[in-house]
Amino acid sequence: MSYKMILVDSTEPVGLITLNRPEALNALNGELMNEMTQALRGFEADENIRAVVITGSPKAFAAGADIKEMQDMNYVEAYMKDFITANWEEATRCRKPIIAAVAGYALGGGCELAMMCDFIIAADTAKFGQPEIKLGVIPGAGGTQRLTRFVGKSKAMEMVLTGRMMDAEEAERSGLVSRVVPADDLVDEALKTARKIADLSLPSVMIAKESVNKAYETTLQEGVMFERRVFHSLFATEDQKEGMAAFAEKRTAKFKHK
Ligand SMILES: CC(C)(O)CC(=O)SCCNC(=O)CCNC(=O)[C@H](O)C(C)(C)COP(=O)(O)OP(=O)(O)OC[C@H]1O[C@@H](n2cnc3c(N)ncnc32)[C@H](O)[C@@H]1OP(=O)(O)O
Repeated sequence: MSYKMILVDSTEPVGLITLNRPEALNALNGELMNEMTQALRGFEADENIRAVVITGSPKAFAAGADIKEMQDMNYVEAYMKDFITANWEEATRCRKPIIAAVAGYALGGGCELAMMCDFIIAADTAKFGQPEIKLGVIPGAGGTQRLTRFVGKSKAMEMVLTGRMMDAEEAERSGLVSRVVPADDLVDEALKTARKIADLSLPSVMIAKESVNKAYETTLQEGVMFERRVFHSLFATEDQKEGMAAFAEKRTAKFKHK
């Protein structure tokens, strides 16, 4: 598979996708999103890959959807294409863990893409925002919903209504990013974290991801019951036996992902 707008690399067990459209600050056009969808599907299908990192450039993770591509679109076209959702949500369909490693601008669709990943590690240069209101529209790839869940109504409302950007320190304080690292270390840190996850038992990692995501979609009682049932199911894996035996024998577990 050849890609023009992203770079795809993998050093098992981690897959790396680097958005690579520097002339437009990684603005997310249809072609780039199609390529990313293909790459994510490839990693999802590859049994040697157990975690994925998506990153951009030092200046921009992504400056949003491609404004020039959509500026002349009319309502019927947007509706008929189901514009934005059609090829934008692959990250949310992946069952393997995905880390967004964000440096520079993550605006509009860039911020939305980062929020579709399982967690965000930010460089100290990162700037997050939903500036669509300044273009006469609103976020269309989940920004009003996901940002509100991350940072709460007041901050999300201010950012969506004014287009104000949030720096990395504020993003960490508000719960949008899991941690902030020096820009020069961003990709290494994200890959190191991805490798740490990939060394764990893949079934339990995938089930943990599913369980945390359930918290967004259900009542507390149903979520807790879901967690208990999938927790029970992990006692059927060889990795549970290995993980607990390794603890008892004071050695490092060697998981087989089954
Ligand atoms: C997904 C939805 C539905 O939620 C919708 C969206 O995502 S709408 C897009 C939201 N994003 C924005 O509004 C950000 C737009 N970009 C900027 O405000 C600025 O580029 C900046 C503040 C990020 C950086 O400014 P600066 O350093 O001055 O660089 P520029 O000269 O502006 O940009 C360089 C180059 O990139 C092109 N560019 C930047 N962003 C986009 C974009 N979103 N779409 C298309 N092209 C973009 C910009 O036009 C420049 O290229 P040239 O015009 O010089 O060829």
